[in-house]
Amino acid sequence: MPLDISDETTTHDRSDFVVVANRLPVDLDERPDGSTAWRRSPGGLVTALEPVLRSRNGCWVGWPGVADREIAPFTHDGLRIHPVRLGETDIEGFYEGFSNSTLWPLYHDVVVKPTFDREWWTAYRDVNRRYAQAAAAAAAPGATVWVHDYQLQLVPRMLRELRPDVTIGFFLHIPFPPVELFAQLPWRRSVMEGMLGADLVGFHLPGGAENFVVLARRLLELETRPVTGGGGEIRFDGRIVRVGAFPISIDSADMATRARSESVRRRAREIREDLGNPEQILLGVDRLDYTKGIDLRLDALGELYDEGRLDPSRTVMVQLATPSREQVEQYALMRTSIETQVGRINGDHGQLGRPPVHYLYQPVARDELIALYVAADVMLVTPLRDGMNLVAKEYVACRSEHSGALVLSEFTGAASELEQAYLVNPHDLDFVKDTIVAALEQSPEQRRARMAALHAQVMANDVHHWARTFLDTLAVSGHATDEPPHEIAMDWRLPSTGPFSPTVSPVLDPAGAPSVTP
Ligand SMILES: O=P(O)(O)OC[C@H]1O[C@H](O[C@H]2O[C@H](CO)[C@@H](O)[C@H](O)[C@H]2O)[C@H](O)[C@@H](O)[C@@H]1O
Ligand SMILES: Nc1ccn([C@@H]2O[C@H](COP(=O)(O)OP(=O)(O)O)[C@@H](O)[C@H]2O)c(=O)n1
Repeated sequence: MPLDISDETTTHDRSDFVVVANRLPVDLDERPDGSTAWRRSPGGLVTALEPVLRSRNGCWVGWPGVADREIAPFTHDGLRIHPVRLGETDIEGFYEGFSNSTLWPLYHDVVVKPTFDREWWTAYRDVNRRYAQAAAAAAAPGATVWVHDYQLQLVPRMLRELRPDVTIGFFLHIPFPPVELFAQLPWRRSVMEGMLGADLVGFHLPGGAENFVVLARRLLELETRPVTGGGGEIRFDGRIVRVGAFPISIDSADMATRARSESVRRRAREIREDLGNPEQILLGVDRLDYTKGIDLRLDALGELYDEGRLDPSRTVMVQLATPSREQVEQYALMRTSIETQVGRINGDHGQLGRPPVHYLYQPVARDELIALYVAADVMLVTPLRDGMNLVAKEYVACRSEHSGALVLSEFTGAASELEQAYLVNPHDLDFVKDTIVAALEQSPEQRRARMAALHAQVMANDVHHWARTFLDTLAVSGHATDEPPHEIAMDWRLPSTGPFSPTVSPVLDPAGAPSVTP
């Protein structure tokens, strides 16, 4: 039933622009002495959306990262925040369960086996409803509400029922899987219908958008049509839902400016000294997640030291691992396995006070992270599957002088744009090893040429461009079906030649059409 928005108690502090995401941009840090403080939340979604929200003066609806805290709306560092309360059982069923033990592995190519649990599904549905209610309460009449990511796929439809007056965008930050994988989900129809509550459904890459349109046609038997330049339109529930690809990015200019600052440069020099002035520094920066391929890059490094192809006294590695989803079993197992690998490499190849792998399992301050990007000669980004991977773009943005090299997995969204990186198949260990050596040994001219092209790409395609293209498209989406669907050229479509955009499967399409593209 639509919410009565004339209600006195719900009309205060409403916004014309509302971001809804599982997490707030800040987590509540509850310290052992009982004091609390807000600190930056982990992950690329927050990195990307924080500058967008800041520039558009909207509000952010999300979870403060701790259980059972009823927190009234407040302003933090200039951002308007509407916390959503989650209890312990919500966190177990909705966040650790359905979001991160069902959807996350299913959408990331079943790198680990997804669990299909009916109670988790119920929790997911209930918590999605709570987010929809919070968004409905935060949105001004006629507002634009932008819902984010796999944790909240049911929110668009629920929100539309509550607030038919608002314009709703949905963006998925992780890969959208091919038909064969998505079809495993017992609640696949409800999830599709939930997302179709939006006026515009966005993905990082065209492959994800195409998978979604194929599913709408195949699974829900909806009428679909391609849109000139990429993406498509789906007729659903008396409306036209627009679908497209919008590769996310970072605040590139801000990153480049911070990286050029004297304090960051000085810190980068100190880091090199602290590491014993090695000739070359390799760097990995990830949430500790089994999708990120941290184990694979350590395998490659270990073998390169074992074989004498790298000298541990001259080439060292720094691996930052941000703690993530620690209550989920697979994450705990991955941590143990990575720490065993680090211990093995350091045991075999270290000297007193000189371990070849410097491993930190802790959050790191932003300027310290940027100083590490500046210090690193080669950045290793080797996920098995990753929606985008903003770390790769951040490293590139920090290389205004066009030094450094990026080794990048073909299975990241970023690989579709960063074609001048050293692209690798992370499953091909020998190729990863050869590529690391090639990146270390490249001539300064090769290094400069590749990095110049990468840097230009990242500087020209920043997060503000991403937000603008999505929101501009949203503004012309969402028309009723009695209006004739109009052809709009979407010039933001990526070339289809990107290394490995999410797989598009032709197999299940009854009409025999391989995708929505004519
Ligand atoms: O909130 P968490 O469970 O701690 O996880 C952190 C975030 O991880 C995921 O990030 C994704 O978004 C990035 C930006 O689009 C993208 O570059 C990356 O490839 C994705 O994995 C997740 O999608 C977010 O919802 C989480 O907040
Ligand atoms: N110690 C760290 C490590 C990463 N990060 C940030 O976390 C984000 C990771 O985003 P991403 O897109 O590469 O991957 P996800 O963690 O979102 O899957 C980047 O913006 C990093 O700068 C951080 O702030 N501090």
